[in-house]
Amino acid sequence: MIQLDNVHKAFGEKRVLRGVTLEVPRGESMVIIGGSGTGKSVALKCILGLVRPDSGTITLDGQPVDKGDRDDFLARFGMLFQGAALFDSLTVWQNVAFRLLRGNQKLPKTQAREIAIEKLRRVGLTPETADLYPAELSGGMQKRVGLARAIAADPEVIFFDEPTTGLDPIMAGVINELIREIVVEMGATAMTITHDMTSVRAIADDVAMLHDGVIKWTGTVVEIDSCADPYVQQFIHGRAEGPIEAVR
Ligand SMILES: Nc1ncnc2c1ncn2[C@@H]1O[C@H](COP(=O)(O)OP(=O)(O)OP(=O)(O)O)[C@@H](O)[C@H]1O
Repeated sequence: MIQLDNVHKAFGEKRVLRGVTLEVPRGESMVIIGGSGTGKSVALKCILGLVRPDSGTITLDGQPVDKGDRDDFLARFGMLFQGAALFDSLTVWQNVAFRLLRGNQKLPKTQAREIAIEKLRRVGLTPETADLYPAELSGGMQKRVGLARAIAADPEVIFFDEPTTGLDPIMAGVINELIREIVVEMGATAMTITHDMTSVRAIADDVAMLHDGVIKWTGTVVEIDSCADPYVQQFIHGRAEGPIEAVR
């Protein structure tokens, strides 16, 4: 379980997180929604220990995230970044196997390649893709490679940062479905940040709405349509009018 308790983070005068409290039970898929610049990425970075909160606590299975060995800690996470973020100079399989070829649990090259090919297959790519370079792939294929890389080391927790940005609606739907299937079959805990309500409905068990530095609402994905919270209502219907200011 991931637990954030009263987490604060400011950058200079800008108070981004102002007391974020959130629980993500093990094996659940939590999607965080909220407008641009509300601090969704900062919250994920705090969990990963890439940004240090000013106050509050964050634990993974009861252990503070800023204690213990960094390599061992990060080995428990998989991440799919916006735009896939592949390394241009590495082949597809080397991208997928990136973590397997480094760190405390480094594997021999042949074994890492075999795992990479198996993960590529899982995301719908053939073994022939393995020796191509990212620039030779379409955006949708690159996203699949990013997903294969995120799951390569069988992580306990997977973070998805805007997983469908830049994809057409059909490809976005395919990636959403793939994410959902993989998270369920791995039994992984997933945290996703997105603006895309189609992703929310496809991926989430639970949804949390971040606004003004706090979690304004949290509930199950089934509850979201009937929830009366004006922030959630404005967000899910994409209305310019409402408590969330459209000018930022
Ligand atoms: N390292 C940093 N230094 C200074 N300001 C930062 C830093 N990281 C984030 N911020 C600021 O914190 C705010 C929240 O940023 P964040 O990237 O978390 O937003 P977000 O909710 O993920 O937005 P988006 O949906 O647009 O990606 C922004 O105003 C951003 O400029």
